[in-house]
Amino acid sequence: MAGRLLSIGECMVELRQAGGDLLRKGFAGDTFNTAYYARLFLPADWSVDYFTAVGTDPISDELLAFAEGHGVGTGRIVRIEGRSPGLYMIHLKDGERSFSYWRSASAARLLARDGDRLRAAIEASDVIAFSGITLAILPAEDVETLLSELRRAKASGKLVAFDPNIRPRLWDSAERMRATISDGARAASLVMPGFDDEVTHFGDASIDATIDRYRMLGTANIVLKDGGNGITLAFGDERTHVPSAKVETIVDTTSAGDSFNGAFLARLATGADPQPAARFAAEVAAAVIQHHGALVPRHKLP
Ligand SMILES: O=C(O)C(=O)C[C@H](O)[C@H](O)CO
Repeated sequence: MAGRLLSIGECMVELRQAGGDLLRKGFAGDTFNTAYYARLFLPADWSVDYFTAVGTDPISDELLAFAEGHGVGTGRIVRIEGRSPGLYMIHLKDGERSFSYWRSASAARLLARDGDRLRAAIEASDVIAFSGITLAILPAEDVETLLSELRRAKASGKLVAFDPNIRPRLWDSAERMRATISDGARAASLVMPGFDDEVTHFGDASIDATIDRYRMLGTANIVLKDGGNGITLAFGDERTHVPSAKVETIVDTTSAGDSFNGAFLARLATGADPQPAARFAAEVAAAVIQHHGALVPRHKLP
């Protein structure tokens, strides 16, 4: 059955090392990466749209062309005169990535300013994805605009998927970060956290503790990603474990969680059970981390 997926957040210009002093330019951002991978694995009768704000400058034009070139719709994207996309650089150390950001005045920070536009995009969609980064970049009043629309979507039975994707540097206080991430989970019907982050920032003592905490917030379904240790699925009353897929050499972990999310949502939205969907998504994520950058071409994936 045909459907529409909407992913909401920030896509940035991505810079990564290309040998010597050279940097290679790309475009990426957690929710954009999720849209990219969802598009790769959804059937053609599904549409995938990205919701963000960009500027009216040439790099914003390039960003839109890049998204369209990968089948990600840009018709809902807001354009804001005088702003530009944010920028980030990937640093690699033994395959593990860290990021530098130049994004504090990015256009995407204004993505939820126009509540009517946001509502129209959400109402037109069946599956909506957002993340803790989406929430982190918004002014407080716009967080509420976004979350109230997502709560409406959840109440109407849509699949609202939230990856907490915790980035402490994007928040001015740890307390506000935890409170807003929890509000994000309340607005979602599916939460897809990374266990490491949850231990570090919420102090969870075990997988069960993380699942119980999100359950208490009213999230029916949880997909807890724990890197090489696999995935725990909590759907309804059932908790099951799916092993991670085999990886020869980790090259760059950027987008491991995002690619998992995109592939998982693509399968779940088209009727797969959570277990096979997670098994497939784990294979995709395993392939992604054996290549550089956030967006790995289709022919290098399962
Ligand atoms: O930090 C962000 O906002 C990013 O989205 C950067 C990366 O693309 C993303 O986090 C990879 O998971």
